[in-house]
Amino acid sequence: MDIRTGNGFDVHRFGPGDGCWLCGVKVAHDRGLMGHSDADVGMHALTDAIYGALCEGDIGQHFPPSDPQWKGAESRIFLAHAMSRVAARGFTLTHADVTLICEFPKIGPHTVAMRQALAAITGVDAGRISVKATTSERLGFTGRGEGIAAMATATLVQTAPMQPVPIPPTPVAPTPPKPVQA
Ligand SMILES: Nc1ccn([C@@H]2O[C@H](COP(=O)(O)O)[C@@H](O)[C@H]2O)c(=O)n1
Ligand SMILES: C[C@@]1(CO)OP(=O)(O)OP(=O)(O)OC[C@H]1O
Repeated sequence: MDIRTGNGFDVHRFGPGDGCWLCGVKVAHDRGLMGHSDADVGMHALTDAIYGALCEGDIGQHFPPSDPQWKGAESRIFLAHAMSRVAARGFTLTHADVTLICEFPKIGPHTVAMRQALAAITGVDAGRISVKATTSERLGFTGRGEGIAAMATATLVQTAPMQPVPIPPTPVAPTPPKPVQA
């Protein structure tokens, strides 16, 4: 049986605003998170964990921050795309674990809603999706309240015949011309 694990990590800085999108829930706060999209740092980390398990690159390769199409986009679009790749490759997401790292806002009161939001997007039972939080003991950029970091792990199990995935050829540097013999 093919069982895969992927990890994801993301950071977004605080800026002006009245709350942060975190794992699909708008959490009231005296600031917001800045990004090209809605800056849902938890959902980005989970999306990257799924791409990682599939060995299919990262969120920025699928949704380039240089592409105006994704400006202000809801991060559910990115997670839904990663899940479409899971299905296309014959896998099932069996477990996900997201950790949000910040002093504020406090995440605990929102974890049930976050798990339900991620469950609705992924189609996975909320009992298989974990969201938790930690501070960094006031150390570093999260400790100073400059932004929020998120880590995620995703576990995939192959449940349908694997579809072959072509591995792109390794770029080959052009062979330098041989020196002309005198
Ligand atoms: N933004 C946060 C950070 C932490 N929590 C909860 O508080 C507990 C204690 O945090 P430590 O960093 O001191 O371990 C943590 O286990 C979380 O339950 C939170 O809700 N929101
Ligand atoms: C999500 C994308 C979409 O353009 O932009 P950001 O919201 O800036 O988020 P990031 O975590 O930096 O990932 C890169 C992009 O794919």
